[in-house]
Amino acid sequence: MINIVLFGKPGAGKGTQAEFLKEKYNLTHLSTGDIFRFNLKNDTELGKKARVFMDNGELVPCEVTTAMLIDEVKKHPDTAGFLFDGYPRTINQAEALDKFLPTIGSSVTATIALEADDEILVARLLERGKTSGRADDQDEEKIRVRYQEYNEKTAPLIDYYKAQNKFYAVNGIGEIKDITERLTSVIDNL
Ligand SMILES: Nc1ncnc2c1ncn2[C@@H]1O[C@H](COP(=O)(O)OP(=O)(O)O)[C@@H](O)[C@H]1O
Repeated sequence: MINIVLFGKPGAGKGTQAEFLKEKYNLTHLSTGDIFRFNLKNDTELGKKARVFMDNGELVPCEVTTAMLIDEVKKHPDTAGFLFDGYPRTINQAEALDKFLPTIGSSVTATIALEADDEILVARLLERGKTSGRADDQDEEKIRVRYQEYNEKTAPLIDYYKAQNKFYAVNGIGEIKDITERLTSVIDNL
C-alpha cells in the first residue's frame, strides 16, 4: 500500500494535482476540505459541527476531523493506497494518522509539498472565489486567517516528516502538467 500526503498552503494546487495522481497510481483521494464541504451542503451533523470554523477560515477541531478521516479510510479496505489532501494539518493529526495506519497494516509512505509564494497563492484563491462559490475564497480577511492557521499549525509538519525522512518538496509554480511530472518523478523514486 502506498500512502501519499499532499502538502501545501491553501491554493497550492493539491486538489488539482490529486486528480491526476489518483488516476496514475490508482489511489483513493481523500480531501478533508471536499468531505467537509459535502457535509456542509447536505447540512449533516458533521457539517453543522464544521460550519462556523470553515466559514471563518479556521481549522475544524482535531477530534472531529480525525474521526471523519478514519471513517473514510475504513470505507476503502481494498484500495492500493491513499492520497491524503488536506490531512494532516496539525501535529496532533499527523500523530493520529501515524497511530491509526499501522492498525490497518500501513503507514505514510511520503509527504510531498507543493511550494509557492504567498502572493501568487492569495491571487489564485481570490480568482477561484469568483467561480467556486466558496465563502472562504471570497474574502481576503478569511484567506489571511487560513494562512495564519497554516503558519502556526500546519508548517511544523515539515519538520515532523523530515525527522522521519519522508518529506519531499516540488516547485508548485508552472504549467499543471509540468507540476504533475515533478510529483510523479518523486513518487516513482520512492
Ligand atoms: N485536516 C483538517 N483539520 C481541520 N480542518 C480542516 C482540515 N481539512 C480541512 N479543514 C477545514 O476545511 C476548510 C477548507 O479546506 P481545504 O479546501 O483543504 O482548504 P484550503 O484551500 O484552504 O487548503 C479549512 O479551512 C478547514 O476549516
